[in-house]
Amino acid sequence: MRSDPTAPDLAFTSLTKRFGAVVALDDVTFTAPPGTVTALVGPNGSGKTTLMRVALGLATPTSGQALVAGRRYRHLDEPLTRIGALLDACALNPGLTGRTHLRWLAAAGGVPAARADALLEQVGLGAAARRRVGGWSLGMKQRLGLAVALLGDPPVLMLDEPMNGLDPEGMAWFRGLVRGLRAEGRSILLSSHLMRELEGIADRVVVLNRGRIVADTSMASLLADGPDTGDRPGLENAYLRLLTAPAQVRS
Ligand SMILES: Nc1ncnc2c1ncn2[C@@H]1O[C@H](COP(=O)(O)OP(=O)(O)OP(=O)(O)O)[C@@H](O)[C@H]1O
Repeated sequence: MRSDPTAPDLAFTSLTKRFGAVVALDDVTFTAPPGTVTALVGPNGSGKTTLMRVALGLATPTSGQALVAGRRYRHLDEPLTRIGALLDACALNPGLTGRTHLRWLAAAGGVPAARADALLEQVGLGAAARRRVGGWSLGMKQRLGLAVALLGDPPVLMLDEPMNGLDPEGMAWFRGLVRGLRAEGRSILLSSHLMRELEGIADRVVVLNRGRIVADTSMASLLADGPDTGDRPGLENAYLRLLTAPAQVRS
């Protein structure tokens, strides 16, 4: 089935997901615009990973929908070329080398092995690529996960806590990578608890609390409302206030 070229790249509409009595997502509606880094933030258990899993067809919505280029994930033709995701960098076979892992996924998705090799260089794993991933650090696994997400050169990227485990140099590298991907017009949805880092790379912020959206607004407006207090980043101040705010913030 062909995708709808006029549809938003990534859109969530009235999305609700229950696990028994637990309401993981409650009537969530927002889009991740192109050429924009959208930060997805919220307390532990607020539904961020569940939202991404639904978008990838790994969890079925109770009601509402998550659409990629106007289609449910499982109805996409060539999904690797539509959306790339990093959900759990440690979900790897420890006995495989990074190169074998990435080449295998490339072959499965019809992507040339040469692209997999080029991506390993791009994410800084050229020297480690022939070593087994079982011995890799978390930061190295995150870099491999980013290479996987980029395999199909997709216009949408969904990254769940991609900065965990990156060293300061890795963090600076990641910022540059994300800015480059944004400049290419991609829609990037990125979850993290690292407020200071998000301030430096995100344009928009979606805040989830107990599965509900409490804010979907620009980083600039949040920072204008919650200035840096020295001990705490402005985004963290604004975020903490939003968790107890009486009304949803949308702009
Ligand atoms: N497969 C599942 N079965 C039952 N409950 C689940 C399942 N997956 C998620 N949940 C529940 O859904 C809620 C949202 O979890 P989710 O992992 O999406 O939160 P999160 O915002 O990603 O949290 P964190 O910041 O800790 O990663 C939690 O209450 C969680 O326990």
